[in-house]
Amino acid sequence: MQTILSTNQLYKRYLDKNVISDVNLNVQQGEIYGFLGPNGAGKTTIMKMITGLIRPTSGQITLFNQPSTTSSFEIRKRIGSLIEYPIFYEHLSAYENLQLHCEYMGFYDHKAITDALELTSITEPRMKPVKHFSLGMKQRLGIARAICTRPELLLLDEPINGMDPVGIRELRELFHALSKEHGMTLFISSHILQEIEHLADTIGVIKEGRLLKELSMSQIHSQHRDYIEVALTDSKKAVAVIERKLNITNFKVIDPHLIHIYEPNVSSIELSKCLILNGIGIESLNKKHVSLEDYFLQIIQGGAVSD
Ligand SMILES: Nc1ncnc2c1ncn2[C@@H]1O[C@H](COP(=O)(O)OP(=O)(O)OP(=O)(O)O)[C@@H](O)[C@H]1O
Repeated sequence: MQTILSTNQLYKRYLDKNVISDVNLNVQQGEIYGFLGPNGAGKTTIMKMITGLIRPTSGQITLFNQPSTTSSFEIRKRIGSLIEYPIFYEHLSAYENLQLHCEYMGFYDHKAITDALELTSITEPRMKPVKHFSLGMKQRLGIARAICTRPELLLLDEPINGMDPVGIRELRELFHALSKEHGMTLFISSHILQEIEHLADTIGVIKEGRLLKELSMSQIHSQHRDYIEVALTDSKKAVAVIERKLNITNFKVIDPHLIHIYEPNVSSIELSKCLILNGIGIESLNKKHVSLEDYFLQIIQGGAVSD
């Protein structure tokens, strides 16, 4: 896969504070990249730097294998974005707003505009002035504007904000279609994991301006696995039994009286029987489930998450 967007040691400083520090992120062509972080983490600031709305204090942004600067207009034409709240000419219709945008971007194609309106389900009120649109409709129109120039890379800043559950489902389907059917690369920010966990191929986690983790969904699924927690009299003695008698290799000694067993398909009954028969007292044995949410909370709160 080809990297379509990357940042190298990216910093943004306001007054005496770095709001973005040493961010190195990598987005592959055709993927949906979920950019996850709590409010104020720096998501919008990074997206503004990528789209050239603001300048980095230092560091490089590479787009389509070319260094990007605020004046890289040809590169920007290959990007669509919806950052913060979309602003429109309120007295103009949805179609007219998109038409103006296409003219400004140097890309005019009536079919692309009608396709974008259709994809975002803005069909009926197409000729109505935008001032009569609901918040959710304006959000969808913002997405239509971002895709009507048929960009290769689409950056969406919290696009699900303000949408009702039906609208959220429709948007998810749209993002999926844009990625899988239209071959666009999507970079979507959110502060809510559930909004992007079923959508993203890769997730980047940002907190206080720093990228804490960047990993694919398959890596995430292999890391936040279920395990058996065994509280026992002697971990050291138990290790010998677990390894030699039960042939289990995937486990972790947490402390002298606690072991986590990650190996799948281990029978709790077999495990306890074998430990007891070998003279190890068991205080408790529990199956633990780690949700994706717990996993991300651990990352964001700085808990121990192994690579
Ligand atoms: N123009 C500015 N001047 C000073 N500080 C700023 C400016 N813009 C953003 N910040 C600060 O930078 C930090 C990151 O803000 P940013 O809006 O990028 O976060 P975010 O992750 O997008 O948050 P949210 O989800 O709330 O939109 C915040 O502490 C914010 O107050």
